[in-house]
Amino acid sequence: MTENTYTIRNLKKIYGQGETAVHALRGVDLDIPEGEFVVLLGASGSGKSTLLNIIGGLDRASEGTARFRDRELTTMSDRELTRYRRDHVGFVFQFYNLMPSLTARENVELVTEISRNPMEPDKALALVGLSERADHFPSQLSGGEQQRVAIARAVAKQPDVLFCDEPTGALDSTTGRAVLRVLRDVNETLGATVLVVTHAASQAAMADRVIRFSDGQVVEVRENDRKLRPEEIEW
Ligand SMILES: Nc1ncnc2c1ncn2[C@@H]1O[C@H](COP(=O)(O)OP(=O)(O)OP(=O)(O)O)[C@@H](O)[C@H]1O
Repeated sequence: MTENTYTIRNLKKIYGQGETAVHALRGVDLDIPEGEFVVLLGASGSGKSTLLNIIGGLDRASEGTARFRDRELTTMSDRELTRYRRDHVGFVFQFYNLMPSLTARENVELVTEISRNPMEPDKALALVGLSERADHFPSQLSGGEQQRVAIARAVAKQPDVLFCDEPTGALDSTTGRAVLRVLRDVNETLGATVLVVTHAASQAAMADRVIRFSDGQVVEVRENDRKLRPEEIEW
C-alpha cells in the first residue's frame, strides 16, 4: 500500500466570526500519497491557499484532522509546528521573496545554515540550472531566474514536501515552463511530494493527481494515466 504524505479529514477553516465569518474550508477530505506531483485548481477564493497554509504548518484549522505521515498537525504546539516546517517543508511563492541585498548563493545559505540535513547551496543552484549566477544579486536576475533561486532555497533543505503557490503566476509561459521543469526534477530526483496551486488549468496535465476546489470543498480528484512533460504544456 502506498503511504500518504497527508491524510486530511473533515478539515474546516473559518476566518472571523458571526455575520462576517468566512468559511474558507468546509470539510475537506483528501489523501495525498508519498512522492506525487499534485496540482490544486479552483477559482479565486475557493480555499486552495488556506489548505496549503494549514498543511504547511503556517495556519491552524478550525476543525477536523490533518496528518503528515503518522503525525497529527492540528494538535501540535506552535513550537512543534515550527519544527515541522523547518525539518520537512519547503515553500515557493508567486513573488519570490528573496533578500535583495544577498546574492543567489547567500539567499540559499539563509536556509541551509538552519537546516538539519541540507545540501550544499551550490548543488541546489546547480539543480535549478543557475550555477553561473550564484554570485548575482536578485536585481541582476530575470523573473524566472529569481523564481529558480527561490526554488533552490526551498529544496536546499531537502524537504519531504514542496509547496508552491502560483509559482509561475508572474512569469511568461516560456520562463514558466523552465520553472515547471525544475519542479518536476525536484519531484523525480529528490522524491519530494510537490503540491502546486495554479490558475493555469493546463498545468494539471503534468500532475499525478489533480484536485479541484470550489467554495471551500474538493469537488474533483483526478489521477492522470499519462503525464505531459512541461515542454508539452501551453498556457
Ligand atoms: N486571513 C483571512 N481572513 C479572512 N478571510 C480570509 C483570510 N484568508 C483567506 N480568507 C478568505 O478565505 C477564502 C479562501 O481564500 P484562499 O486564499 O484560500 O483562496 P484561494 O483559492 O487560494 O484563492 P486565490 O486563488 O485567489 O489565491 C476567501 O474567501 C478569502 O477571502
